[in-house]
Amino acid sequence: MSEPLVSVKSVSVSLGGNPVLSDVSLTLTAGRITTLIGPNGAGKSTLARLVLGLIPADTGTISRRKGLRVGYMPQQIKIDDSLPLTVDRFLWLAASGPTAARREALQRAGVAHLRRRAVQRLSGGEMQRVLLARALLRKPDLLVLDEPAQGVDVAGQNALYGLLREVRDELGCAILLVSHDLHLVMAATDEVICLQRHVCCSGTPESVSRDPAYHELFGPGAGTPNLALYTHDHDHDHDLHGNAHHHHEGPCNHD
Ligand SMILES: Nc1ncnc2c1ncn2[C@@H]1O[C@H](COP(=O)(O)OP(=O)(O)OP(=O)(O)O)[C@@H](O)[C@H]1O
Repeated sequence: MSEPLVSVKSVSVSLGGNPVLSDVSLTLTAGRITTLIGPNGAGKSTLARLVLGLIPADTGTISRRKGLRVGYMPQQIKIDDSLPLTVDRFLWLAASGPTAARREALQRAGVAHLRRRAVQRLSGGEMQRVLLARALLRKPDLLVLDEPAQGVDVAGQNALYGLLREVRDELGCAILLVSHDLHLVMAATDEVICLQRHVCCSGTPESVSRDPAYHELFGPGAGTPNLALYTHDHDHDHDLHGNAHHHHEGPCNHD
């Protein structure tokens, strides 16, 4: 195992007087895709921001490898509609450097043809890829993506997650994904962390999808149909609703 890039240990965070994260631990390693899933308000973005060093922890420790380069794709980005802005200029504003670097990043994100287009005219899926190119420009050791597939159709989401796997394989970077839509994300993930203020369960997509705590958060049958696309073992039973039955270690504590 290589040295972790980021190690979060027993961290708690309160925002505006409310506990948002409680006793959360997480390790990010090069070449691995980790996905944070959980309902709205579960603290996913907060944990991502903590990993990025944008907010401090109240208790617990966070260590980052020295000289860690991070690329961040935020949940939303506001671009002034009144100013014409090409994709190339948009990327240059984030990281000035040679045109070739921007071309390469766009190419890797599969949108080299959009370099001279106005960002305001891009479709949702095109914009997400441009934002990915922008994050890649920094040649990150760690890529953090907050809801990267927002506003992207299912085919586009599949393509985006496929692209993330390619990026991980080519750059060998760690990827931290945030999502509340887990179906497609699961297929592109080495480790899933199911968050509801604290870590409810974590592990491979298969093990999490079988965990009662996961079903408690997402409802019966969550994740099952798409998981079947790449899961071959069947060492558990399903009931009529598609729920997996296996050893139960106790319900998720939501407080
Ligand atoms: N600056 C802040 N001040 C007070 N409360 C905040 C602040 N930022 C976030 N919160 C609260 O912290 C909780 C967690 O927010 P967070 O954005 O991390 O959740 P999330 O899991 O990413 O949710 P979503 O899926 O809706 O994006 C929410 O209840 C939110 O209202």
